[in-house]
Amino acid sequence: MATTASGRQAWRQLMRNTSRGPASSLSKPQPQQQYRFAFSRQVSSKARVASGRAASQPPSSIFRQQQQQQPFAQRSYSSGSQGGKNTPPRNSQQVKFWPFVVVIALGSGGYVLLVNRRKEMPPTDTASSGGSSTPAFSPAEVTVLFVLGGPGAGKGTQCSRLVRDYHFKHLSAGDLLRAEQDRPGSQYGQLIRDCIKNGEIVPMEVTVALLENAMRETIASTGVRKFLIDGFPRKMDQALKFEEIVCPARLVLFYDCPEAEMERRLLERGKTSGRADDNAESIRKRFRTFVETSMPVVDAYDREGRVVKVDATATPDQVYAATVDKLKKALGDKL
Ligand SMILES: Nc1ncnc2c1ncn2[C@@H]1O[C@H](COP(=O)(O)OP(=O)(O)OP(=O)(O)O)[C@@H](O)[C@H]1O
Ligand SMILES: O=c1ccn([C@@H]2O[C@H](COP(=O)(O)O)[C@@H](O)[C@H]2O)c(=O)[nH]1
Repeated sequence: MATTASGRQAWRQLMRNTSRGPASSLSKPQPQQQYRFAFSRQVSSKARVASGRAASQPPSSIFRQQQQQQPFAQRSYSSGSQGGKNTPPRNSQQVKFWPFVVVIALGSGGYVLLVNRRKEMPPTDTASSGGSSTPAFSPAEVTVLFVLGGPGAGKGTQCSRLVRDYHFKHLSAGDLLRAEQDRPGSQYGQLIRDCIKNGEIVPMEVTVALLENAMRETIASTGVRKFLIDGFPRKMDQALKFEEIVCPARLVLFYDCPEAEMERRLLERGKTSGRADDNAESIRKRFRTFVETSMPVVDAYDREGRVVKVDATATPDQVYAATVDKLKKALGDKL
């Protein structure tokens, strides 16, 4: 994976801050630099999904241009010092050496500092919790079901019932993001607000950290180790990162519903939900993101035989009966 050292450092810093903070929230405000990092990591993860293209690519054309331009710059720079006819001849005794000594001393000092800082860093390519890239939770001890489906397919409705009957912990990625958005002092508040309104996906670092924190908090406070992760992963990079550093998912519970029905449900819900994205314009954008970005995630899991698909068009009771029936077959006593 094409990951820069500063990128890894920023990821670790984010995780350190989040795991120190209150449960299910990203704790103290971060410097602006890390805000930018969220995006650069996203790009590098995309690059990984595209078979690590970035690592093998030559420098960008802009970089090459800079390299080519250097000799010209040097020539025009030196042309002035070669002197016109009015330039007095250079006296070698006027050449001062102390600036060179200062530059060399500063350079060496900087290098030593850099080397020492590098030694203090934990090993590279670790993400969460400062360990290796081994997931934080083993699938033998923790059961994770991803719950996916289009906006308004009924994921939350079905999760509530599974919690009631089968003692899962329901973690809605959307709810965690909305809580983080409203948390005073969150540096991600505005970013999350904009993404939600436009139906876009919040950079994965934020969402994965919120979910991991919420899982840790749940296990510590209740001992529950069965999780329904609702509305996540919505993008391939989220799926890869979560399974790499948090926990491999047992399966994806996918609620299949036509857009017209989902739109009807969301517009109805919008009359009372108070959600900034339950309006016609945001719904349209959410549908587009779902088709273009989230369905490929479902398809990828499907190719691995990890999807349990349920028709979500019937009444909530009927959908629930189908859900339980299929989950029993897939999970046995893990349900
Ligand atoms: N099977 C169903 N038939 C009719 N209405 C339903 C059904 N399931 C859920 N609803 C209603 O549709 C709306 C959306 O349901 P829900 O909030 O569960 O969907 P969701 O998939 O979690 O949505 P989102 O992705 O936006 O969070 C709610 O008002 C809910 O009461
Ligand atoms: O992993 C996620 C999950 C959600 N979002 C953003 O939140 C909204 C609302 O999600 P719901 O599941 O409908 O509550 C979604 O449209 C995204 O903007 C996200 O970015 N990443």
